[in-house]
Amino acid sequence: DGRMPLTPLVSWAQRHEEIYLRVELTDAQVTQGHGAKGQNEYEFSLEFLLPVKSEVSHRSTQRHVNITLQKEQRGWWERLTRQERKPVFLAPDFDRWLDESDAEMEIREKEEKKNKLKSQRHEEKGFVSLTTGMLFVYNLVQFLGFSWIFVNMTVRLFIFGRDSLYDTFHTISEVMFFCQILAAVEVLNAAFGVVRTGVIPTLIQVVGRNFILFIIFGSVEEMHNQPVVFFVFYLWSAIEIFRYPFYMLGCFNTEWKTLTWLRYTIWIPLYPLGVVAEAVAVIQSIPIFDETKLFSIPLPKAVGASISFSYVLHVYLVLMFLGLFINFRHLHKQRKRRFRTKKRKAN
Ligand SMILES: CCCCCCCCCCCCC[C@@H](O)CC(=O)SCCNC(=O)CCNC(=O)[C@H](O)C(C)(C)COP(=O)(O)OP(=O)(O)OC[C@H]1O[C@@H](n2cnc3c(N)ncnc32)[C@H](O)[C@@H]1OP(=O)(O)O
Repeated sequence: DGRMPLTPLVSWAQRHEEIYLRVELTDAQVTQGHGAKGQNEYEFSLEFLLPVKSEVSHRSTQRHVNITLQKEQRGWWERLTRQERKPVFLAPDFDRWLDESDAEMEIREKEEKKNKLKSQRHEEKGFVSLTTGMLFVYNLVQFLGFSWIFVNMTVRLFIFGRDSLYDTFHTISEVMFFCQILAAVEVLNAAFGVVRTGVIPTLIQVVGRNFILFIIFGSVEEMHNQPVVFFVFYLWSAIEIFRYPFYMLGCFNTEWKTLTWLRYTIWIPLYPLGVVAEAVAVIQSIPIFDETKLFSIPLPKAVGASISFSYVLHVYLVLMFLGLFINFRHLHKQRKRRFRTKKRKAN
């Protein structure tokens, strides 16, 4: 309409690396906007004191246009424009205004914040890697222990045949004691959320095995030479030589598909077989506990007798099959979760 463009009010502030300009225009559209003199075309030009980079970022709000420019060289400018006299449309932006020392303080604060955050992340990372490292060592020790048990039993079976079934306890029990005491760590891992698993299934597994190992086998000498010891130990170690290396790889976020498949599949026949072997051991030990009165609970003298530990064993037999049911369901869930996520990842 032939009208001359008007000059908007511009306020400015600086930091060591940036220049901020705030143009007082409401509802600005490119160069058009509603300024102090209403809807018009506005323009302004400034000759900066020192060079700035060509990339400019701007953001329009309902009341202003905010422009940010990057100084070519980091530093503090004594004024914005080349000419000493300040243009009339230019004023300091008091909302953002800082003098040089305040700006330096701001930088220092920002850096301190950044460093704090960095060291926090570092500490967290350090903690995670320490936990992973400890888990890895734990799994490695268990893997070595159970591999030794499995290989030793297999070699002895080949060399001595059926005879090897009768002295399993004497040759293997010490390493088995060590591995199974150490397995209590798994309950702690589950309880403190170190690994993604439930406490109950882990507790059932660890308490169940240690009951057989220390009470049924360990405390009854007559059980030491029973072939059932061979079957129980063989079944326990057969799963662990796959489970622990699977966890070891997991500590490095890697996997070997065959190993994953074995870890989540061979428990299907081994778990019920293991529970059956353990049940056989419990049943075999019942007459021995009755005879020796070991762990029997004494009753008051007036009643005269004592309650045989075999009653506890009868209850335990029921608990075993309850435990089998809970853990079978848990392992089935873990298997489905593992293979479902993998399939989804592959898609
Ligand atoms: C309350 C007390 C009551 C007592 C009652 C007694 C009842 C007695 C019942 C006794 C039955 C026991 C019979 C048993 O002794 C017989 C046998 O063992 S026979 C041999 C076959 N056995 C098996 O196959 C079982 C082996 N054991 C297990 O699988 C575990 O112990 C079990 C707790 C059962 C299941 O393991 P979990 O829940 O941990 O499943 P996942 O392997 O899928 O792991 C889940 C995620 O956690 C990560 N994880 C777990 N452990 C570790 C580790 N040590 N290091 C690193 N990472 C670990 C794993 O990678 C999974 O993570 P993600 O999902 O991210 O991959």
